[in-house]
Amino acid sequence: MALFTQLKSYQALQSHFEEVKNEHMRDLFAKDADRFTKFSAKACGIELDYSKNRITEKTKALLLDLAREAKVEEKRDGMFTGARINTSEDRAVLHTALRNKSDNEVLVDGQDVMPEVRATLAKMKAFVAEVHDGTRKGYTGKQFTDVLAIGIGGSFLGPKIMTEALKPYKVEGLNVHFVANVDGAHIHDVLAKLPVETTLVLMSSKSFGTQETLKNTLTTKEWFLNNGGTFEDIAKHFMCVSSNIKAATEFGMDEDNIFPMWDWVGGRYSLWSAIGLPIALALGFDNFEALIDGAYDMDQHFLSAPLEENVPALLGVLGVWYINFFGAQSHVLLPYDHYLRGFPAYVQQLDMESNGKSATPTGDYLDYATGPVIWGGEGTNGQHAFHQLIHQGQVLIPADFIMPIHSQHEMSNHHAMLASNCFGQTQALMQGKTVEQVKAEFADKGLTDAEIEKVAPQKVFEGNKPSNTILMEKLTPRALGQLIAMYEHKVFVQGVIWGINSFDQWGVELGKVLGNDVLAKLEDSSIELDGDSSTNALIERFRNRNA
Ligand SMILES: O=P(O)(O)OC[C@H]1O[C@](O)(CO)[C@@H](O)[C@@H]1O
Repeated sequence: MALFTQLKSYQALQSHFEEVKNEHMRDLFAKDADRFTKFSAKACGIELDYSKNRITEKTKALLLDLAREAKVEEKRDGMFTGARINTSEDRAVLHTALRNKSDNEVLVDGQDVMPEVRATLAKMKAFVAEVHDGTRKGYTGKQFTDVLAIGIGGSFLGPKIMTEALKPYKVEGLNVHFVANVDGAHIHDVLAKLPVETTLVLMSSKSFGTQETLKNTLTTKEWFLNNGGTFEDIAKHFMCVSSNIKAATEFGMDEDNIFPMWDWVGGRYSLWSAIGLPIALALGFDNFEALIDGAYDMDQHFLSAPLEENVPALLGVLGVWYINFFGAQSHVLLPYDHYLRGFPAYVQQLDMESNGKSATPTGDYLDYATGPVIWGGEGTNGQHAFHQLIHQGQVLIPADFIMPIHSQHEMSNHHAMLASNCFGQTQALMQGKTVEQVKAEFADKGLTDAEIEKVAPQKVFEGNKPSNTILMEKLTPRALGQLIAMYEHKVFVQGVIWGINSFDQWGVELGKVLGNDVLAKLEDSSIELDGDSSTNALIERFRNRNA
């Protein structure tokens, strides 16, 4: 497969870029009253306005040529049908099977995975019901009041952020707490407020080998045993989700208390599996199912909509346009919704762990940029903090504004004010403010020419800053499922165009190995310090911390 920069459509885009790079969106809007209609699309409940991008109809056509030449459609179909597209780990990539609502089989090595998926969902449903109705009790016979969910990365961010995003749907009487970091401060603070007798511990680790998760689980087990629980009671309180059943049982998990997952589900794509149990416990199984239904809606759109109207594909190619032609290095997510405040961190892992790559699966090093830095925060808070740089800084930062049309809580005109800020920001970023406008304003105020010359450049907004506006009716579980799957597929489209494997994460391994080596040296002063002078000095400093 040719590298992305060797594709014919890439060359065509490069010449086109030279033609249009200085076009201002202000002029594009002025020239074409239909610009919004031409550059907006709908996918199930999601509405995308991508008219405030630095594109013309020709740009869009060329970008979609690129997607076609990179075989986005064929590879998409391959992913949904179980092709082993995670080549470095020789695995299929089937998070979409977890939300498959059709009767179609999904085959991996000739074996339909759907019966296992459905059986696990049924086991989850029964488990959630038993916890909620009190059939499943703690060791003293009391109903569970709290769940401690332990996991990290993909086994944490999805459950935590989606539970937070859907807070208005929370079931009464059961509080779900999350711990990820190996920093003892976190587990310390959480355990301090939990009642041993009525706390259910749910450990999530696909590999069952992640240092942080194992340590936090062991610490919780000690806390349980030191505060009234006995070894015999552990089976009543400790559950886990893992694809490594052997390691889980060796660790002491009761086999009945293990919820399976599979090697064809990547960690950052796993919230639809039993990894989503904390969501189902916090919000009820029906709401968890609605989340899955939403993802299925988006899967169907991604599979069937022509690329011209395909929301994940459009978002994907727009990202490529800015990263590889305009040189953008980051992409900001701006949810105008307090409950979605954690969403940028979720997409950060999804995108950066997937597309932060520098070689192709066939061993070629890339000579072009891939995944951007994903960051962001809730609006309007960011407007009073980092938006300054997006408006007037020297770097181009494409933005996604995410806004539910209806609030969870209609309180006087709060929501209209929120929406006005969201839409107003996209407008300001697009149109900017010219030096002539600034000068005219100052002249009206009676400033001298010399004063105006000095101040005007500081008040100019160049504008022409691209943004997508992503709307949904309301932040329901189903709408959230659609939104998450939209970003999953956007990341997929970009990975295909860049010719990389979006489903492995070898870049996290070296740090783990060296971290283990350092831990041994921190805990045993007799081990020789044979590393670089900086790392040696840091270890020495820690070894001597009580001296
Ligand atoms: O679920 P596990 O196996 O504990 O892994 C946790 C996370 O660690 C990572 O492998 C990165 O270190 C993620 O991809 C994964 O979601």
